[in-house]
Amino acid sequence: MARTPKILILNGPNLNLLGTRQPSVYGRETLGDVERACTKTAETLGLEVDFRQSNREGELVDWIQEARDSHAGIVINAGAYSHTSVAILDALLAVDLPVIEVHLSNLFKRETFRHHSYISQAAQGVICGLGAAGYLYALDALGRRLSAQGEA
Ligand SMILES: O=C(O)[C@]1(O)C[C@H](CCCOc2ccccc2)[C@@H](O)[C@H](O)C1
Repeated sequence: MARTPKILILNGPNLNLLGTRQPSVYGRETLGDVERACTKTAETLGLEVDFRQSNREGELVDWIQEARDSHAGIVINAGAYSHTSVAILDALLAVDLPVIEVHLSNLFKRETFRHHSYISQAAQGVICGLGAAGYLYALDALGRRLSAQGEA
């Protein structure tokens, strides 16, 4: 029996504060709400989710490296590290898994320093400005890709 493909969903710094501050920018859903929605959507797609958050760049790098042999794809909202971290980019490039980058806010309506993401160079696609739904669209995109490859 083929195992259910597992998708690693990574959240970077301060996303643990989601729903508590800046609702006009990031919405009112908590990270727990996002996780529950991802789990529910993954079930309909024949996927499992492994949903994590860290404020530490090195922990995110470790999790990406460890996913190489255990996960079928990565959805990542690296938070502010999106705009600074070559280390996370290098880890994503090294594991050779399909990656979808997600941002809750529309980066291009915000400060210019948010308009560039290092992560995008490792991503098949980037979803931003659609709030928590962006995570669900990312799961759908990975599910479609894995189905096309006969892996889901
Ligand atoms: O729009 C996104 O998802 C971001 O990745 C969120 C990051 C910020 C995550 C912090 O989220 C908070 C949520 C509530 C209260 C404070 C921060 C920001 O640095 C990126 O430029 C865009």
